[in-house]
Amino acid sequence: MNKKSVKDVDVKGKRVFCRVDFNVPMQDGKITDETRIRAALPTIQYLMEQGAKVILASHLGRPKGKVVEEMRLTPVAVRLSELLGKEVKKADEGYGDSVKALIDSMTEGDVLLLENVRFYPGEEKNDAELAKSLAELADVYVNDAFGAAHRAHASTEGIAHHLPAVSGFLMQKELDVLGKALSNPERPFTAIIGGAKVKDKIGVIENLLELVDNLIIGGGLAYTFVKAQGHEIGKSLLEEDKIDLAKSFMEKAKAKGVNFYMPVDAIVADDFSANANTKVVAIEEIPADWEALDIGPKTAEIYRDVIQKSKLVIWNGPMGVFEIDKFAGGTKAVAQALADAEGAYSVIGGGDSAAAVEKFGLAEKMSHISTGGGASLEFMEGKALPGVVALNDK
Ligand SMILES: Nc1ncnc2c1ncn2[C@@H]1O[C@H](COP(=O)(O)OP(=O)(O)OP(=O)(O)O)[C@@H](O)[C@H]1O
Ligand SMILES: O=C(O)[C@H](O)COP(=O)(O)O
Repeated sequence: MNKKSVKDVDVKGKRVFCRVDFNVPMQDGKITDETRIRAALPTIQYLMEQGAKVILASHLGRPKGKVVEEMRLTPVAVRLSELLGKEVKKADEGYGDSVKALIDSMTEGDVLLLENVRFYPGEEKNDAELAKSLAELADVYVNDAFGAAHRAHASTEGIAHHLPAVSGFLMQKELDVLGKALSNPERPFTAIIGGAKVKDKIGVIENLLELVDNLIIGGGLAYTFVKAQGHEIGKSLLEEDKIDLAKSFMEKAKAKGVNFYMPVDAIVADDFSANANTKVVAIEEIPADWEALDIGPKTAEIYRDVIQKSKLVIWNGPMGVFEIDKFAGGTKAVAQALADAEGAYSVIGGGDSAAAVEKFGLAEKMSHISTGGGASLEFMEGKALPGVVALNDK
């Protein structure tokens, strides 16, 4: 990477503002997945060891510029203290005099977690005043929030213009893995794209069609492609206005010699629920009153075969409604195929696919699970990430 890292700056005795992505799922005030907290530890521990005063900032959820009590970062500070084996102080605000007073009382190696930065309307607007106020708290800026790097916000972008600005270890690792995969892929290179909507995956399909040998389509978005092939899809998800685009993707794949894999069968249900009646049907036989909620077993077998023969696989988006056990089989089969493909480097593009891999207990078997959902998707679209662009060049 051509951006400076924490190793390129002297942080001893300095106040270091470190933007992390502690946007973790919570239920009833309890953290339900702490992956993102653990992923930030190497940078935090390094800064502590180097004698920095570590000031952590993050968003949590989408409070829309207002204080939302359930979105305070207090539970994160508690868990982080346990993981670091040292008390992490928690500020009740994100900047200002009260925060400055807390920072003044810090000694080398101390860690302070600021309040949810999205409690301030200026954050998402990348307000210049807020960026300046945040910068006033510190001497150095470290961005380790890969998951938020696609957002040009005050704490991810604006602040970087006021301080020496470098990347953290997590940020570096994510960019290195994803960057190498896309710029110099081992072949055969396979991309698996699933999830709910074609609309959300246009950019990534377009970009990957230029790079991959195999493109596998699944999830709700597959049925717009099935419709584009001329089949009826009953009540399955359909984006009418994307049918022509789906056709053009299939034509482009053909022209480029990319193998384009679509479901050949599906699990259909008479209701979108755990109690629905279900059956397996061939893709051209989806009944009018039923909806396809997962890929079928024949499809899973074909996809498994392609995955097994690949050297590099990138996966974004589930193959079906994996949150409901009845429709989780296709996503599980793909996860298992990746886990079993010993010769393949497997990259899971965050978000729901990462959650699925965790749910099936296969996370350890993957080569890299990104901590960024939207960020990894935008990276795979070939877009520049504002939080990275703003950092100092080497
Ligand atoms: N056949 C289907 N019909 C309806 N919904 C589906 C189908 N297959 C998958 N889904 C749903 O799609 C959702 C995931 O798609 P979405 O595009 O939101 O996530 P993603 O691709 O993993 O992106 P992100 O990284 O942002 O989480 C899941 O909630 C899943 O239940
Ligand atoms: O969860 C994520 O993908 C990141 O934390 C970014 O969150 P956002 O989509 O609310 O900006």
